[in-house]
Amino acid sequence: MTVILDVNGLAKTYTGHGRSVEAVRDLTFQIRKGELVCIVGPSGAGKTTLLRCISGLLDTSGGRISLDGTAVTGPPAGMAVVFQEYGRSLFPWLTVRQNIELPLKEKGLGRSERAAKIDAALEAVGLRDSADAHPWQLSGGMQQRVAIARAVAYEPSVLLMDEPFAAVDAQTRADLEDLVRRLWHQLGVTVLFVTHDIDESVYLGQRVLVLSNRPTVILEDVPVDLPDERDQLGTRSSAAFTEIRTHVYELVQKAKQGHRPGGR
Ligand SMILES: Nc1ncnc2c1ncn2[C@@H]1O[C@H](COP(=O)(O)OP(=O)(O)OP(=O)(O)O)[C@@H](O)[C@H]1O
Repeated sequence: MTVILDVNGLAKTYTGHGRSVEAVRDLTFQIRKGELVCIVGPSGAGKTTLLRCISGLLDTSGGRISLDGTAVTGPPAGMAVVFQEYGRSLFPWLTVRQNIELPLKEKGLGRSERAAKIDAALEAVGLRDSADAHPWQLSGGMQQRVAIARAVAYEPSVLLMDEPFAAVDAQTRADLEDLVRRLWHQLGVTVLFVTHDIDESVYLGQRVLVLSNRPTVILEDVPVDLPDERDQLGTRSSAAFTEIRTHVYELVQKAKQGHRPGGR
């Protein structure tokens, strides 16, 4: 399968105010077209830094990132990002429909094409009846579904998600996880999903990249050999799931204790 996202020797050191923080060191991995890959790691490991570099929002200090063969030097056209803070990512003065429409306008799509994509995205996330509401009239989980609809309507080649469900309740979170898997199946989009929740990473992903503590490198690339059909009760209570989650849990514990691969 074609590599769509190539991160090679990525490094990022923050400098300023008389101090320097080496957040990411020599990070290398590839994501193939249509994959769903999760990233977990200890708090402060550099997960958000990594995603901000990939999305072109942050300058790197070394290495190369390319999307579809083109070097990322600023926000790439084919990428969409869903952040944790749905409240801050939607414009409160615009309706749900207008929020989803904005990036489609920037993409230069005509009115009828925009309308069709908005309707399909709202249908996919189950929010057809809320098209004309404003974000602040919706629950947190619904607002995050709007953010997801906006991202998928844009039809990105890669969808980045940075702890998107950290601020919603457990039941909504489970529903949103299933929504991501369903959309991923339906749309064939490539997804890179960052979470601090080990169970979530195993439930969602085809692979889990476990990060070391700072300065970040990949500790292990863990394949998730679970059936493609997943459900919250059956999958999570299966022996195979438990085995993988235990392995990832132990890796994250090792990462916290400062374990690094090959002395890097
Ligand atoms: N703007 C900045 N200036 C200086 N240091 C920063 C900046 N942003 C992040 N850092 C540092 O870089 C390291 C990685 O931060 P980052 O937010 O990427 O980690 P994270 O894995 O996303 O953390 P968490 O899981 O807690 O959200 C931390 O030590 C953090 O203090």
